[in-house]
Amino acid sequence: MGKVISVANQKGGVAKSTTTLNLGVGLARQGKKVLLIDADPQGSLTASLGYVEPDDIGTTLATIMMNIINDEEIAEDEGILHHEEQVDLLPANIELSALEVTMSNVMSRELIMKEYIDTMRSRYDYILIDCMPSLGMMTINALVASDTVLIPVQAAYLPVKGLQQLIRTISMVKKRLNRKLTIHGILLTMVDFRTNYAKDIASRVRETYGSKISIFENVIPLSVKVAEASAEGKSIYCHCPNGKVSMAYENLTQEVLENEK
Ligand SMILES: Nc1ncnc2c1ncn2[C@@H]1O[C@H](COP(=O)(O)OP(=O)(O)OP(=O)(O)O)[C@@H](O)[C@H]1O
Repeated sequence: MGKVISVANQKGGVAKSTTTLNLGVGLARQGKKVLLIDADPQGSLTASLGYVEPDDIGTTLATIMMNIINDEEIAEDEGILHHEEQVDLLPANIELSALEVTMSNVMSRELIMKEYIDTMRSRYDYILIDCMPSLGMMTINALVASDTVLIPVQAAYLPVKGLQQLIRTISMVKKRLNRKLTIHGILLTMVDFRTNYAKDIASRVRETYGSKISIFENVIPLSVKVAEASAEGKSIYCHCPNGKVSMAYENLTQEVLENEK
């Protein structure tokens, strides 16, 4: 049975999509069967895999969730795009925003994504969900459907502060809706090792949360190569195979695999 990991943080721009993509492709490079789910109406994960006009895609996560709400049949592989880097993608676009509003009147609305993901678990080793930057119903759906949460945190003061709210939401979901949910770990992203500030933040996160939540040993360095890779619709391994970000995501992949043992 596949493992489901939500990549979540309500703060925008902390490298959720970048991490989902490069951890996902990293796992695929280790021979794992991987499904990436874009659960953000901005469609950044979808776009950074080269599907540059997400709003033109006909079948997305919103379509699938709407089918579940309407109790309609979902064909095998419906909406799934097969990327050349050996990962599958269920894309997202702006329709997901409209769906989130519609869902306010739906019975058991927190369980819609879980219903879909549970049917996909037997087909994949890993299912990674790129959450949107909010703690609304779509993120709750992702947390309910997941086994663990990976929390990317940009090495800066404010995002570190916002973590408490996310941790509280995860605890509530665990208590009321998904008892087996755990926090996989905090991943420090966009770390600029040239500055002492970044090092201070890293040690501060370790001091504040290290006793309660595990923090990935590997951190992701800041590099302009990341934006270049997503503009090309490729993973960092393809765009800059010997660069520091590529190595960092490869090491993170190993750490995630080690955690399974
Ligand atoms: N290690 C890095 N070094 C430099 N830039 C990075 C790095 N990781 C991500 N970025 C850039 O930061 C921006 C935000 O990244 P990304 O889209 O992955 O974040 P996000 O948390 O998914 O954003 P949102 O909350 O808007 O969905 C992008 O422009 C991306 O190219």
